[in-house]
Amino acid sequence: MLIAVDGPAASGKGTIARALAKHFGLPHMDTGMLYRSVALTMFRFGGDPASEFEAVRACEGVAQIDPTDPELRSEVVGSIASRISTYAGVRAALLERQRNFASQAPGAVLDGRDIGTVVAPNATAKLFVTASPEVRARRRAAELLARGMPAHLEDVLIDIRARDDRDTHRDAAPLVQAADADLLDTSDMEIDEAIAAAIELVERKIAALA
Ligand SMILES: Nc1ncnc2c1ncn2[C@@H]1O[C@H](COP(=O)(O)OP(=O)(O)O)[C@@H](O)[C@H]1O
Ligand SMILES: Nc1ccn([C@@H]2O[C@H](COP(=O)(O)OP(=O)(O)O)[C@@H](O)[C@H]2O)c(=O)n1
Repeated sequence: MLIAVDGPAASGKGTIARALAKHFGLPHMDTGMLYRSVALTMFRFGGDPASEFEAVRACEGVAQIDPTDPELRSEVVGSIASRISTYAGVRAALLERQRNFASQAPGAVLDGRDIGTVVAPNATAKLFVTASPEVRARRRAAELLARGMPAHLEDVLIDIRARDDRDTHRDAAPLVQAADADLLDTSDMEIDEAIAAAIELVERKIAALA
């Protein structure tokens, strides 16, 4: 069983994808971490995010990045990730790793921006998780503060809007709800409610396919 979870920044897609993976006993891949790993490689070694050539070269360093490195979650790295993810060459360089993960038995849960549309268009169930920009900014600011990183709500909201704009308007695999994805707006939901709603949507999809 393959579950695709897509959505904009801080919508809760990672939280939901992890909970689905636990519930259904499947491995989980946070594909945003791949783009963040490329961004961190460039940040550390001085790559220019304006250069597609340098960004594609940085994709070779992804395996060297420690996935628990707290800097991966910083806003500066997220912002570089959002820029370099617009390059078709970068997306192509990271595609095989994601497809390999998606094709393992007995299945997997992947979250990102283009899982249901590009990485795994044949997924068993697809969720498009969203929330208003203001709610997402509050969540991201709280998350950063809890991690001991500086965060000003207005700046985080500006960054979220800029990221939404880049993610939805880029030519290469833009963020868009797949035609066969279920929409889950978590703006007015607590985490537990959002997870329960996601599990119900996936179970309904499985029942419809049986
Ligand atoms: N429904 C929710 N209500 C409140 N906070 C949430 C909810 N879903 C996620 N969060 C919190 O918001 C932050 C971002 O969630 P995350 O799952 O990492 O989002 P994404 O993967 O879409 O960027 C985390 O701190 C998470 O605990
Ligand atoms: N499948 C994916 C995952 C992330 N990304 C990009 O990588 C950046 C970081 O992704 P992320 O999921 O870690 O970001 P957040 O949603 O957690 O802020 C995003 O701004 C996207 O532009 C992408 O283009 N495609």
